[in-house]
Amino acid sequence: MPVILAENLSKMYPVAVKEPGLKGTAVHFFKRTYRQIKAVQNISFSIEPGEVVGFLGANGAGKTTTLKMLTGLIHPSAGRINVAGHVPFQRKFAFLQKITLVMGQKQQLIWDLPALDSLRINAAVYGISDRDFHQRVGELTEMLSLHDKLNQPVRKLSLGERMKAELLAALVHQPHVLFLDEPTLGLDVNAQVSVREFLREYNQRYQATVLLTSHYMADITALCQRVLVIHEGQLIYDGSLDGLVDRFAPCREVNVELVRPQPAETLSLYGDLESVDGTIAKFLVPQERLTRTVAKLLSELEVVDLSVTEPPIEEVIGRVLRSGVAS
Ligand SMILES: Nc1ncnc2c1ncn2[C@@H]1O[C@H](COP(=O)(O)OP(=O)(O)OP(=O)(O)O)[C@@H](O)[C@H]1O
Repeated sequence: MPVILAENLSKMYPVAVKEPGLKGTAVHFFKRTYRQIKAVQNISFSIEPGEVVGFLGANGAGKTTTLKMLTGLIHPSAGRINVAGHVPFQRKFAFLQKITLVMGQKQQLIWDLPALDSLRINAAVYGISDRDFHQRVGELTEMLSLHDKLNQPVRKLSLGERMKAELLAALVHQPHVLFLDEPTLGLDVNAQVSVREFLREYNQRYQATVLLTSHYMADITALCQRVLVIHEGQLIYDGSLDGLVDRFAPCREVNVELVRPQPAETLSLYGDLESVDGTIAKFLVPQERLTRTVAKLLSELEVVDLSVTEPPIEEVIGRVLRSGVAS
């Protein structure tokens, strides 16, 4: 049974339209007109317990709006949502105990206090006993390598340490469903890796379900087997990362090193010739013709070396996000 279910979910934001100038301001004051921004349009998906799903989309595609609807911060304009057996917008305590939302660009820890004080506030809000609090904070501190850091004022922590402390604060009530909006935003490579490793371990240890947005593809490739891609409010892909490459990048790159150089016209007979540099040629070959093309190259030309590469996932996703090419 899915732990996150969204059916025909939409969100429109009314935005007041104002003409420029004094006259526009006066008209706007007495008679407001609105236009509707379709931030999310009729999207449906379901996520099973324990899945880690990447939620991808360009700036303004509708990711944060969707996460806000799934966590009950805003009401959908249309559609149905069920998360962990609850309707999010009702914001029942039993629902809030099961979920967490971490936004990389927002912080919940109090700047001038040690993180531990903020954690104690969270424990009181969620009604966590002293015993559970110490046990959970101890375990998470260990997993996040945050020893000694929780007693320092938050403002004295590095960005990476602060993000880890934010995660700790968001997880102290042991939620089953994690909504993570850019959890590695602005972190250096090492801090990104340790947050990623922590999330992987947390998912495995507690079978938590994770829906994660990130502009760092390494987060997605390291953590998610499945991705949802949203473009201009519409869901254009729901499936595996490998499937995304197959669907949106149907060609493979074939690199050949020949014994002696060949004219470009001869090489073009084997596929789309991307480049030739002396004895080294690069072709783009549709996947369905790959085996035949490689066999032909090996039998008809004198080949020193041949390799086939998939386009990098970052490149494929970048292309999908820019163009929103649907299947
Ligand atoms: N409160 C709001 N009022 C009006 N329009 C909004 C509001 N919040 C978001 N939008 C608009 O809705 C669309 C989707 O925004 P959203 O923040 O969900 O995108 P996003 O995919 O999270 O983008 P980013 O990666 O830049 O955070 C955008 O066009 C945005 O300008």
